[in-house]
Amino acid sequence: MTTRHPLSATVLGYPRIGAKRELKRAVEAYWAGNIDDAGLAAASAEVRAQMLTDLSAQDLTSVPVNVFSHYDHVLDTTAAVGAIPERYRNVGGTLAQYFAAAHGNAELAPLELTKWFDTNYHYLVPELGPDTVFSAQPQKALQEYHEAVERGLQARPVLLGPISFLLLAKPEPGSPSDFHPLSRLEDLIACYRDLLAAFTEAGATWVQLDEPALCADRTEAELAAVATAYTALAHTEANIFVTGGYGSFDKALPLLLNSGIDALAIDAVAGASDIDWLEANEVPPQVTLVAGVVDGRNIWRTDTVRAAAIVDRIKAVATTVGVSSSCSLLHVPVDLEAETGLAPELAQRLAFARQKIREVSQLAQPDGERWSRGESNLAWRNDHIRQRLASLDASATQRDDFETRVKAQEAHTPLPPLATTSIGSFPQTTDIRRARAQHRNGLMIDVDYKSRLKKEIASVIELQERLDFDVLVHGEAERNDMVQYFAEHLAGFTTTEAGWVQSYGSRCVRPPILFGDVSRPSPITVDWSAYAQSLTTKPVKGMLTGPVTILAWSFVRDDQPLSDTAAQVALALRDEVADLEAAGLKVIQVDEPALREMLPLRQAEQDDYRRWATDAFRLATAVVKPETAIHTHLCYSEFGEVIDAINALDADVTSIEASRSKMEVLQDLHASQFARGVGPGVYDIHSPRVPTVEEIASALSKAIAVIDPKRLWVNPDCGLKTRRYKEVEPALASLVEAAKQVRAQL
Ligand SMILES: CN1c2c(nc(N)[nH]c2=O)NC[C@@H]1CNc1ccc(C(=O)N[C@@H](CCC(=O)N[C@@H](CCC(=O)N[C@@H](CCC(=O)O)C(=O)O)C(=O)O)C(=O)O)cc1
Ligand SMILES: N[C@@H](CCS)C(=O)O
Ligand SMILES: [Zn+2]
Repeated sequence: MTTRHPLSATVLGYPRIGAKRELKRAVEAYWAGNIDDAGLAAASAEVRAQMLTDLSAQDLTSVPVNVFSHYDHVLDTTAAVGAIPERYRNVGGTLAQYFAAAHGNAELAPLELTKWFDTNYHYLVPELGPDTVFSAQPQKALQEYHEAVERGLQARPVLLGPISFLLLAKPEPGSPSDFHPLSRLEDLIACYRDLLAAFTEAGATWVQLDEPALCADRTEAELAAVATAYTALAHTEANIFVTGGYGSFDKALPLLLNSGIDALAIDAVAGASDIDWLEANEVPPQVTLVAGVVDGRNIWRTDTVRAAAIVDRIKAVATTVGVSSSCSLLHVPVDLEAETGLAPELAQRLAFARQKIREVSQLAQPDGERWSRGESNLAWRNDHIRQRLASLDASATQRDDFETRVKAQEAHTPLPPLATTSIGSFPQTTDIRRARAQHRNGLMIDVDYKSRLKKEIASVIELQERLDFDVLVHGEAERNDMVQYFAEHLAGFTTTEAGWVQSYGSRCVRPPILFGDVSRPSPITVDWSAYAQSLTTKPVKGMLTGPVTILAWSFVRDDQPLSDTAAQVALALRDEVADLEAAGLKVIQVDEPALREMLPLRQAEQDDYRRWATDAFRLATAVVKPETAIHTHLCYSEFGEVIDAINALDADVTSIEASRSKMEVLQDLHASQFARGVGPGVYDIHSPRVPTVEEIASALSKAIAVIDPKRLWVNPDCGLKTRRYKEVEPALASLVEAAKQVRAQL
């Protein structure tokens, strides 16, 4: 029998929250004090055991380990290099320190949470300073390694690679202004060498180092660091396997190939241009290439006829070739078999993580089963929608000029300067979630569920009136999720029962599946918003999720350009916007928190994206009269990076996260001469801390120094769905009181 290369058939990572969110429940129970350390350890061990069972079910030649995580794999690498910040070190043992850094506690804010490349996953940002001491902590990785070896598996520990670790880190507070984490490369490499030595001593022959940061444009200095790091690590006993997973390596490709590493994964789905480069250049014979042909970011069944042809192209340029997923399977749900409600003709075109392992295994066998997707399914086409879109002209995306709108809106909906509002959702209480679960399971009839939701809306309106908000929201109690809810009501989408994917920590989402042409069979939110408006004389904001965010947080068909799909979603939302206006809503917010997330990692692709993304938003919103105000909301603070796109949305008011970044966004607003309404968030909803009137007033005083108070809105950073009323009520009271105080001084 011939021995197969350990990377002949593998996946780069695996979902770790548990097929039924077992880890979420265990971690949340642990935080609530309902289970102890032993209880959490037992639940975690079960999740890891199931991961290994899945990974060993097919004929993979090696499996990734250290891919389980109690919260986040970037934080796991921070812990593995001994760099958990000093301030968390005296809260208890290693697990207590880990959770303090991840989740915070009454005294300590957690590490900053931010987007993982162009995905809906969020990682905890490492904080490094000139004096951070690195020390190898291989225990977690070794435990997982031994668990796999005990099952007879060929296991390879996985770490975030040193370059990505440093590029994702930020300077710790108090660092010199010219300090850059990359300057710590040499010390970090020494620590990685210690980690690798611990792995090889335990018997591991291969180590996987993930370098997703190399899938974005990098400076010459950063590229030079790649060569330095991997030349050093290649001279260790371990066989080094480097992955990217979020696009092409581009300029980093020759540097990695020639650094002396042993294997490199090519993202053949999002980074196919690397294959063209490989065909035109020399691949060192000692480097194994692993063809990432099974999409780790989407759920379509792999066309294995086409994938095998790509593997053959790579085989033509490299001596040894393996097959894998394009990136970790972290971004897809665990098991398609758990979905009993999907239409069979759709289900047979899908693959979740367990099915993707099988695809890899089949592709790695010369005589493995092959399947061809054929032509896209015409049954899912809607010619009426296509004709409607084709008949639109430029006026469909064009409103009157901003000044005209402002005048019309001031007359139609008079508001004070520093108008107060919130972002949309109010706390999703256990009671509401339970009612929804009962309704879904047939244990609560429609009429009772609707009256429960109406009661919630009435209570949210009553609270905002009592707190004296200027523009009210209905609270979004009827929504399980801001994307899934719309997908459940739009044709062309389907949703899953158990297709959970980790978004951050214990928080999960079930991304809907956009499989066909999209349309809106009937109004979605109009009754709820109109009901809320009927309860108050103050303006209520209609509340929708925008087309870009709906695409970003769904699994989207890949048989036509994203821009075409975005236009279809936008057209459906346009009808909803028009109906909200007709129902008497004078303010309509269309959220686009994923506008920045969808921005391609490579600059060369960004202009095209900005054009179609902002066109889609304007197609959805430009249907209203000048007197109707269009608001949008973006929950990240890198305002400067997408300022052109935000301008191109042509919204009347934009609310944006600002409090965690200490209102730094104001500099960008000032520098860009942003001329529209803007609400820099003054209450950090990610923290249970209740802000004081003084601190909000001080943030507002800073804001009015650069923004005309008539254009300044006062709002939290984001929706309140993950918070509890006991924090939200006093925080919102502070917010309104602070606005009143600053307003009085104008
Ligand atoms: C704003 N964010 C969002 C992102 N992506 C989205 N798709 N949605 C977002 O809002 N990305 C960026 C940010 C931050 N990300 C998140 C992601 C997820 C959450 C969150 O709170 N998730 C919830 C699940 C939400 C949900 O689907 N709720 C359903 C099901 C609730 C449930 O678990 N029900 C129980 C039964 C209830 C009971 O008996 O008590 C069950 O089914 O077993 C619903 O409400 O119906 C999470 O818990 O992870 C926040 C921010
Ligand atoms: N309207 C949504 C936006 C979240 S980004 C909410 O308030 O939850
Ligand atoms: Zn938000």
